[in-house]
This record gives sequence, C-alpha cells and structure tokens, in this order.
Amino acid sequence: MVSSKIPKVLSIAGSDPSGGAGIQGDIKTIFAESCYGMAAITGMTAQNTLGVKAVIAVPDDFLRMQLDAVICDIIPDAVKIGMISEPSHVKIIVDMIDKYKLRNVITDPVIAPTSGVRFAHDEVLVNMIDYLFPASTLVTPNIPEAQTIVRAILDKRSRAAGEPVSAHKGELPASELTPSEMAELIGCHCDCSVLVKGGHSADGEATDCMWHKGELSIFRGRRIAAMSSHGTGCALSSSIASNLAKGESLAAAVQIAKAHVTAAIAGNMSIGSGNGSIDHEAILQQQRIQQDTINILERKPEERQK
Ligand SMILES: Nc1ncnc2c1ncn2[C@@H]1O[C@H](COP(=O)(O)OP(=O)(O)OP(=O)(O)O)[C@@H](O)[C@H]1O
Ligand SMILES: Cc1ncc(CO)c(N)n1
Repeated sequence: MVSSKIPKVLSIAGSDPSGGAGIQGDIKTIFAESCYGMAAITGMTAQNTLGVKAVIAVPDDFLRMQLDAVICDIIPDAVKIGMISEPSHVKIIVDMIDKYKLRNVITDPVIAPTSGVRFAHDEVLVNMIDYLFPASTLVTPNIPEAQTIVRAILDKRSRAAGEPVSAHKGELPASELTPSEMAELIGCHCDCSVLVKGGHSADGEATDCMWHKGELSIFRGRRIAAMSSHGTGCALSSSIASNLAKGESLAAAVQIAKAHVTAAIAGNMSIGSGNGSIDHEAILQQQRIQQDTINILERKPEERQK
C-alpha cells in the first residue's frame, strides 16, 4: 500500500445541517484547499440561514471514541476545533492533543451565533481559556467573542486578587479595548497566538489582528457588502489549518486563508432566505490559480512559454 502524501486535516466541530458552517463548511474548505478532510463531531445543531434553533452534544465517551478511532489510524497534519458545547469535551480534546502530540491546532472559539441559541456556556469558556487555548497553535475569536473572553479573563484575575468581579457580566463595551489589545491580552494570558477577526467591526474594513510570539501583525481587508457571510469564521480557521498542514508558516497561512475567504464572500451565493453560505467553490478556484502560478514559476524560463 502506498501512503498518500496529501496533507490531512481533522475538524473537531459541530454539524450545521444547512451546510455553510460547522463540519460541513470545514470539509468543503479543506477539500477546496486540496487537503484530505476528516471530522469528529462534538454535537449537532438545528440551524439554517436564519439562525440556530437547537444544540445537542454527543456523549463524552462517543467523542473520545471518534477521536481515538480516526487519529490512531490517520494522524492529522493539522486540526481545526470549532463548536464545543460541553465543558467535559474541552478536557477530552486537550487529552487527545497531548496523547497524540497533535500539531498545528487552530481553535475557533464559537460562543454565540448572530441569531439564536448559544453554542457554549460560561463553563465551556472557562475550560477553553484554562486548558484548550494554551494547547492551541492559534485561537481565532471574532470581536464579540474576544470581548467575552477578555471579560472572563479579567473576572478571573479580579477573583484571584480578592477584588469584586465587575458588575457587568457579558461583553465589554467595544470602545474599551482595540482588537490588537484584546489579541495581546488573550495571547499573554493563555500563552498562545491569537487572531482577532474583524468581520464584526463597526468600521468599513474587515481587518484581522494577530498576536504571535510577542508581535502584532495586521491583515488588512476591505469589507465586502455581501448578503452571504454564513461560515466565514469556520472557513478561515479550516483554511489556516490546511495551509499549516501544507507547510506554510503561521503568518503565510493566515494571509492565504484571508485571501481565500475574501474570495468566498465575494462569491455572494444566494442560498436560503437569510444569511446564506459563502461560496466555497471560490476557494477552490483561488487555490488552483495559486498552484498554477507556482507551477509556472518553478519551471525553467525556456519551458515557461510552452
Ligand atoms: N463583509 C466582509 N467582507 C470582507 N471580509 C469579511 C467580511 N466579513 C468577515 N470577513 C472576514 O472573514 C473572516 C472571518 O471573520 P468573522 O469576524 O466574520 O468571523 P466569525 O464571526 O467567527 O464568522 P462566522 O459567521 O462563521 O461565525 C475574517 O478574516 C474577516 O475579516
Ligand atoms: C455548528 C456550527 N459551528 C460554528 C458556527 C459558526 O458559524 C455555526 N453557525 N454552526
């Protein structure tokens, strides 16, 4: 048997039956990035383009069995972690990262959708901050998620110092910390790299800020006025994981992923009656153009005309 060299990417996430986000969106993205996609399901949602109606988690033992079954047979080159709705699932996933020494772990901390039922409650968030983020290569919150994470970290520090926990639970006013400051605060607290995504920013841009090894990088992007942006975060984290699996550096993987997701948003597919899925096919096209360009550049000059 010949072992395939194709980069392998495992998504540990929830199911989105409408196909734009969750494991369905991840698998489409990983395929479009020319990688081999695998999925272990943490739970199921009942959702569509209008919102999330219900969330149900798989039993602990079954999550453990899925992960053991797939990883002991096919070691992933990168892992994307999405929806986690049970605190115990965080520890199971972290145990697996340790047990199999998993590399290139991208955690997208999906906490609440724009509309509908929450994915993760406070205890899940606390476990992610304490155990999962420190075990991750990169954590990719959007702005409201970063605000919730910062609030939880500051509350924990207040409690540890014996000070009263701030009166307002939930999200900080957006004006209190910039995305760069939030990336640095979370990164320093959890000893991991953090990309705060700008899809929800109030300005006219879609700029993402990354804290990595003590330095800030800015990934600028123009905001596209698209009707369909369901699954942007899932696609970005899966695309970063795929590009790390292909051997790119973290900064290059984020840069490529952002360009691919921008193309997928610009695809402006009209699916469903609400906020429809991005166009994963556009990622495939971008990826092919990029590969063709690399192939041409790698040819000897005299062969390039052919
Ligand atoms: N309208 C837009 N135009 C251009 N880029 C966008 C737009 N919306 C989001 N992005 C980009 O898409 C990526 C995902 O960011 P976003 O903040 O939307 O994540 P998210 O809220 O986690 O996504 P999801 O909708 O899957 O929950 C980021 O790189 C962000 O800059
Ligand atoms: C299952 C699932 N994961 C993540 C998201 C975030 O887009 C979603 N809508 N559904």
